[in-house]
Order: sequence, then structure tokens, then C-alpha cells
Amino acid sequence: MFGPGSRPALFDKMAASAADVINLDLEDSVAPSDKDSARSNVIAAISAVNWGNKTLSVRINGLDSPWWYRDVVDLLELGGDRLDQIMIPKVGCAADVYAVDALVTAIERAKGRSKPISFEVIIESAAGISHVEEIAASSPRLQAMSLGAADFAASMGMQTTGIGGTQENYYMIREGAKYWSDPWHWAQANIVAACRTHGILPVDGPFGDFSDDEGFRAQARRSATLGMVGKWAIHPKQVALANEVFTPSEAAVAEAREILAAMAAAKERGEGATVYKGRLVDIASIKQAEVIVKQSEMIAAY
Ligand SMILES: C[C@@H](C(=O)SCCNC(=O)CCNC(=O)[C@H](O)C(C)(C)COP(=O)(O)OP(=O)(O)OC[C@H]1O[C@@H](n2cnc3c(N)ncnc32)[C@H](O)[C@@H]1OP(=O)(O)O)[C@H](O)C(=O)O
Ligand SMILES: [Mg+2]
Repeated sequence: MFGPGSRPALFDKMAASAADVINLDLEDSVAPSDKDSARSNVIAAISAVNWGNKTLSVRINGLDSPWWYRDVVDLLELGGDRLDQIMIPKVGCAADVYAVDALVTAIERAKGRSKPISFEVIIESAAGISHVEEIAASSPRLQAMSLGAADFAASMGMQTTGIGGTQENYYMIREGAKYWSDPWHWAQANIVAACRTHGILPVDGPFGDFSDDEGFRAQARRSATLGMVGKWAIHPKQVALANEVFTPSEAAVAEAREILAAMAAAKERGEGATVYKGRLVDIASIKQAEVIVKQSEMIAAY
């Protein structure tokens, strides 16, 4: 759940939401003239608001701006221990993450902060997607990586003002009928592969049209199917939609458990493969089913 640091009236509503992660934004939802006051609002709210068991993250300004170092210094020196994570936008290479890591490490040591700050990065440029694997491997602080569709589209020179979702002109045609394809797919798949290689979480970014619930669901379902674990909400109504999609359904969990049972029975018979509902399941199916069961158990335990 995202909210601008310049709108402190939203902070309690964000804390009361059903989101797992809160992102207080100092970057692109905050006008340049409000940067200093937004930073002060966020620093005060880190300690003053009851964030419950949510992960509390602050998106700092990009390394191409004059604001980012002050964001990091003040957040860590003045912001209190409740802060869990810093989100670094517009990361283009591993050195960008190193720069923030070096500053965070120095402040943590100087100030005796005992809880290490974790990082989430946004891939939202041509450089970021080109260097996605080195970025995924860049720091032990890194926990998650998102696709920022709007800046990504701009950096790539894409002809769209949409933030995620179906793009009218991105279609195939066959026998006179249009079939829309997904222009975000290849970037998402690259992010998932880089994240899974290096043990961090791939997250789907914003879906701008918050009046389009079905569009959000469709985008989120594609992301979940690809291996992403969650999605940003830029409006409160998107939180329930994201939780609905990224929580495996009872039917999916039941089927996964049945596959595990079928494979346990197969193993008893000395077989590595068997038939479940008319289709092949084998040892790889155990790993697939375990993904769904583990997701459901983690969500239930949260
Ligand atoms: C695209 C790139 C990005 O940077 S995305 C991330 C940065 N953007 C944001 O953080 C924007 C977050 N959202 C908002 O600022 C607002 O939701 C809004 C401007 C999109 C709409 O605000 P508005 O007040 O007009 O909304 P209402 O429908 O009237 O609100 C209803 C109700 O909900 C409360 N509300 C609204 N927004 C939030 C919120 N973010 N968190 C909590 N609560 C919120 C609002 O106060 C109303 O409450 P009520 O009056 O009913 O009590 C990316 O980087 C890229 O490159 O892709
Ligand atoms: Mg952006």
C-alpha cells in the first residue's frame, strides 16, 4: 500500500488497511516543493503511527536526484527503529544499490542501530532491466524487487501513458480478430528469474487505473502465475484485490494437497510418476504443489 509522504492524513488509514507492506513515498508522488516537509512527516510517522505487524518501508528519492542522501541520513538518524525497509527507485545497476548500502551501513554503525535495514528495489528503466541479474545479486540487504511500469515505459520509449495492464495497440491479428498481448510480460519474467536465482521476492508494481478492478485482477493473475508474490496498491480498493489474487484459493490448495498425496502413494509403490485427474504428475509436481501449499501456510501464519 503506497501513499505520498506529503499526505500524512492517509497514514493511519494505510496502517489500518489489510496490506502486508506499507510504502511511505518520498519520491514521485511528492512535488519537489514538498520534499522536505514530506520527509519530516514520514520521520514523525515512523514512530507515531501504530503500524502493527506490517513491513514498514519508505521509498527514497532516486540517485539521479539531489534529495536521496538526505532521505537516507534523516530516516536512519531521526526515524526511529520501527523502520524496516528502504525502497530504492530507478535502480540501473548494482553500483546504485552499493551506494545506498554504503551510506546505510555507515549510519547504522555510527548510530548503533541494531536492526539492519532491508532494501527493495524498483526496476523501471532500460538500464535496470538490462542489469537485472547483477542488481538482484547486489546486496544481502535486498529482499524484493518490483517492476515500475510507468517509468519503465518512459525509459523504453513505449508509446503509452498507461501504468500497467492491457495496451490498446499491443495486439496480434488473425482472421480479422484482435488478440491482445502483454507488453510487460518479458520484463516481469526477467525480474522473476533474477529474483528466484538470488533468493529475493519478485513483486508486481502499480496498476494506475484504480477504477478498473477487472483490469487489476487480470494483471495480478498474470503476475501470480509468473511467480510474483504480491502487487502494489496505489489506492485502498486495490488491497483486497491483491490479497484475493495472491492468496491461493481453497480449491488450488486442495488440489495441491491431493497431488502431494497421489505422489506419496506413488512413492510407496516405488513409482516416480503417476496419473492425477487424467494427467501426468511426477517428482517435479511435488515441488509445484509445495509452492502453493507453502504460500497458503505462510499467509495463514501471518
Ligand atoms: C507510478 C509510479 C509510482 O510512483 S506509484 C506509487 C506512488 N504513488 C502513490 O503513492 C499514490 C498513492 N495514492 C494516492 O495518492 C491516492 O490514492 C490517489 C491520488 C490516487 C487518489 O486519492 P483520493 O483521495 O482522490 O482517493 P479517494 O478515492 O477519494 O479516496 C477514498 C478514501 O480512501 C482514502 N485513500 C486514498 N488514497 C489512499 C492511500 N494511498 N492510502 C490510504 N487511504 C487512501 C481517502 O483518504 C478516502 O478516505 P475516506 O475519506 O473515505 O476516509 C511507479 O514508480 C512507476 O514508475 O510505475
Ligand atoms: Mg517510478
